[in-house]
Amino acid sequence: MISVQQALQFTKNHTKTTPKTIPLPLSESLGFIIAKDITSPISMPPFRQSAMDGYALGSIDDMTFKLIGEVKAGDEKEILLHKGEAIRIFTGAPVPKTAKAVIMQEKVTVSNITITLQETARLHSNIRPAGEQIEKGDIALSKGTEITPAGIGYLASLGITTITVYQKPTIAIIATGNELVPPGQTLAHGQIYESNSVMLAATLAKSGFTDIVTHKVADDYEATRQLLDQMINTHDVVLISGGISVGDYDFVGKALGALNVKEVFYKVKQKPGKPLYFAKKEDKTIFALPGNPASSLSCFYIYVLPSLLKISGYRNYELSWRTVISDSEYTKKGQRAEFLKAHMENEKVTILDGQASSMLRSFALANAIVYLPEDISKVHVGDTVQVINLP
Ligand SMILES: Nc1nc2c(c(=O)[nH]1)N[C@H]1C(S)=C(S)[C@@H](COP(=O)(O)OP(=O)(O)OC[C@H]3O[C@@H](n4cnc5c(N)ncnc54)[C@H](O)[C@@H]3O)O[C@H]1N2
Ligand code: MOO
Repeated sequence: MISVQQALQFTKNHTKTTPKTIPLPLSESLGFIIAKDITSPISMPPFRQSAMDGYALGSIDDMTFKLIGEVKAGDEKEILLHKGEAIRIFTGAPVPKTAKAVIMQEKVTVSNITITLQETARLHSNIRPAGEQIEKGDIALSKGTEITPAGIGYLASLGITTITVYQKPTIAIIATGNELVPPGQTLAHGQIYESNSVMLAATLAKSGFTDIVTHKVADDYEATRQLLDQMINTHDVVLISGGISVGDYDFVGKALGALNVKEVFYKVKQKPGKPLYFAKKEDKTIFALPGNPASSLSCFYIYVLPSLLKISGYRNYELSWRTVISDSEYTKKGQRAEFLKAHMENEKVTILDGQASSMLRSFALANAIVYLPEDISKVHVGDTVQVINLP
């Protein structure tokens, strides 16, 4: 059995960023990673622009000016300004080439067609030079940058409509187990509702992975092998829930072995999620997540999500640990490292009741996971602990 640190390292080392890139409409690119430097097709601003509502001045060594016209945002006209002349101008309007400064209207007294400044104007004040933000042909955003809402706004301001991004992986979720029935049906004795697939699909969607199919398979070796074969051939990532432990009806490991996948690791010294299995088949990635619901979700956050982010081109795909103060006591029972459902508030973390790997109630209330390494057996109120925030 390997340690959590080894499992994280193996997962990272065996995950590569996809070579597949696609053009995407800018409006659909939120959360994708830029795969090719984006150069700006224009200078921004494209022209000398007024930053204030006020007056553009033909000189800066005068205090009184004659008003000779007006330019508002969107106007194309170019007015020639001489010494002692000014025009009315508005925020965003093109500043005449001959203007030396713009003064805001609050600093001016107006009388008919004459304005008097209350203070002297500084050269080029309140004028945004053309290309102040970016020059035409310069790199607007470079390869590896995540597209944020601000990024979409910025690229749209440059007139860009399509960008090249890394393709997000296609993902198959497979829930295994004879006992599982879809919510909505009546349970017979011995049956439970299948909840892992909708849970995994929801957390995937929340992190921007939407190209997902979901299948269910009974505890049957041949059916499991066939479905896994088909899903590995048709998807970039396969997430299996359940059937990976040592029971007589746990067929996932055996089926994957028969499909010649390359096992990277099986079993991690952690709770929950001990029987986690990670494998590769060429460029395909396979995680078999332990079926206990909290084990599946915990392994998803700790191992699967960073791997999916790395595949998708994210630079900062690794877990971001923080050290915070615990306001709970907790005693670890075994030797394994533990991931505990927790709630962070005001920079303090509460370890929630109900940590069993079969329970989701605490997870449903959690916004963080506390990590207790193998060598820590007790947490006291006021101790510092390592935490990740849930996405
Ligand atoms: N003899 C041993 N038994 C077990 C060991 C062990 O080391 N030796 N490990 C235990 C641990 S730890 C875990 S975790 C589980 C993992 O088992 P599997 O991955 O094979 O999962 P299943 O047996 O299929 O299911 C476990 C549990 O979770 C429920 N389940 C499964 N799938 C779903 C689903 N899609 N939705 C809701 N609930 C699901 C299932 O009914 C079981 O109750 O093995 C221990 N056993
Ligand atoms: O690894 Mo299991 O999740 O302890 O129940």
